[in-house]
Amino acid sequence: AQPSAPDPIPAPLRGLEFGQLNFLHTTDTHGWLAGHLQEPSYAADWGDYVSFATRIREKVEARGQDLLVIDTGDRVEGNGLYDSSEPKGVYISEILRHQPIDLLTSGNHELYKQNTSEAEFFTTIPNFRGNYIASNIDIFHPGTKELVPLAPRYKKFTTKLQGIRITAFGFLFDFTGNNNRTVVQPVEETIKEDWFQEAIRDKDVDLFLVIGHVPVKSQEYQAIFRAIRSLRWGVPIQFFGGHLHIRDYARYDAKAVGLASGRFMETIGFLSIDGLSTSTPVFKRRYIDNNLFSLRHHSGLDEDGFPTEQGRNVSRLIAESRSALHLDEVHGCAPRDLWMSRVKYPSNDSIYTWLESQVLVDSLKDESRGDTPALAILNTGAIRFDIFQGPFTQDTTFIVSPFTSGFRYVKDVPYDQAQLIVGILNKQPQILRTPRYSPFTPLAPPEQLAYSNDIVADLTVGASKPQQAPLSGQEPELIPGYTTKDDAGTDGDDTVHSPISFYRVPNCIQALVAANASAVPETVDLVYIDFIERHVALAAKFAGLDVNFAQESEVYMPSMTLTDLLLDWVKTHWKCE
Ligand SMILES: Nc1ccn([C@@H]2O[C@H](COP(=O)(O)O)[C@@H](O)[C@H]2O)c(=O)n1
Repeated sequence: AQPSAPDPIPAPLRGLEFGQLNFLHTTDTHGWLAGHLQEPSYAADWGDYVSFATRIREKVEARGQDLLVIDTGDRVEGNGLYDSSEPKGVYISEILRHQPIDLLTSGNHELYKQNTSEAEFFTTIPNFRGNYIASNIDIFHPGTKELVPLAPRYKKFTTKLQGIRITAFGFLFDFTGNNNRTVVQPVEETIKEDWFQEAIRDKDVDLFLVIGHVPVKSQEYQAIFRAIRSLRWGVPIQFFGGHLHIRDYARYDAKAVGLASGRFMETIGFLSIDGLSTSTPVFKRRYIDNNLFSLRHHSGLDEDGFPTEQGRNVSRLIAESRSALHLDEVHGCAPRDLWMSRVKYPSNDSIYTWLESQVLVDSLKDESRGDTPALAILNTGAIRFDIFQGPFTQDTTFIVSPFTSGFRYVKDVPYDQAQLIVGILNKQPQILRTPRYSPFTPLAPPEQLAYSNDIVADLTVGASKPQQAPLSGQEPELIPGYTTKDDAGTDGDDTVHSPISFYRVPNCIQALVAANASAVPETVDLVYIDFIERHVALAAKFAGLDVNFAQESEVYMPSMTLTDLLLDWVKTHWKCE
């Protein structure tokens, strides 16, 4: 772990049940390779994961079993270690490559920007040569300008010890927000292609392995499941997915399951399969909290025995990278916790209420517009993480707001029509739900798509005894954390926690920024974060506004991003005592 990481807190644990074939899975790590430096439950780093994978490999191989390490994308954007370097990602790609990953694929974040997808093509794919698969992504080769597969479409291989014959695919969900130097083919079209049809007709296969940046409960994975199962009714299919930032497990039939392993290096997913060639293979899953108490426990090793030399070196490399990027530099001190979804919106402790009522109101102002009032609209997905009471560092800045989006505006919009826009963005299900092939990216944080209702934690559970027998032999008081419910029940998390509430938030929030806050303006500058221009333009049409956004919008506060705006506000208002 990193030198400043908090010590893990002992908690009741459920063990790993190894099988003939075992997997470790990460997804949506978004640059959090240093771990969570303000949360003991998730404070292990990528170096610890390198040690852990080695120790688990030693353990299973000693039994004659196999281990595969999987990553399903969105490795980029979301943490100072990725976003604060110039160019972005140079430290991350060097750190990532020290983990031997057997199969990996791309997420949507690797494709938002041309330079990110080209870094993937020129750096990450060569770093993991032969293990990176991209079943439905093409890229215009930056040299030849030809459209070529981002990486091989699929991979057929046999496992090291048992020679299990595996055909693996690597998909991205039907993403439409990619840069125009890349092409994402909808999954439903890809699976009609000859290469895929031939691959699933191959009889010499013991397991189909579908890894992807795709929710495990999705139309895309259902389509792949149906395509394989319609031809190969007896062959087990193992899916690994992600994108919604949640822990999840899907059971498609008795021989096909899928695992999603959370987000931000909070979770290391574990899955085992036993009886692969029988009519009733047994699948076991575990969501491991990424901290040293859990990792050492599952390895069966103590503080001295657990780390490998390679793991220690990677932790050191992360520390050096963080230091080179000045990620511990303190810009201010947050007076209290501000939550994305743990509290109701609006409320005093909601990060969105804080943004609306303080940050935007105090700081959003384009000098060239004088005192013209502005109605500002922000999508809630632009904010990526909670703010904890205490130091607000260079790292926190990018953890909360990693994107490079700035602001645009349309002038002289009648206030009564401008006001309707947020309501439309928040109510219209066709915008909210992004049906298949819709050109619209969801606006809220991804985990909001996974739940349709608030989940209000029963706080009396925290004080009661855990239902599953703890394996650690102790019964310490439960600490708040994941209490996952999935297709296999409620015993998936390795750590027995007390629950945390989850509240729904709207797609967008808005703030009226005016010198005279009590007067109702006749017209306003309609200001919005540029990422949502297509959504705002459509909602404006519904609101009866006749505006051509491509021609009539302009940059608001030139060269100011949301990230800069937040940071300036913190520096001014949250002085450390
Ligand atoms: N420039 C961006 C990029 C993304 N978002 C928001 O993030 C959501 C996607 O997050 P995943 O980690 O699930 O891919 C997207 O739907 C937007 O809400 C953004 O605001 N700005």
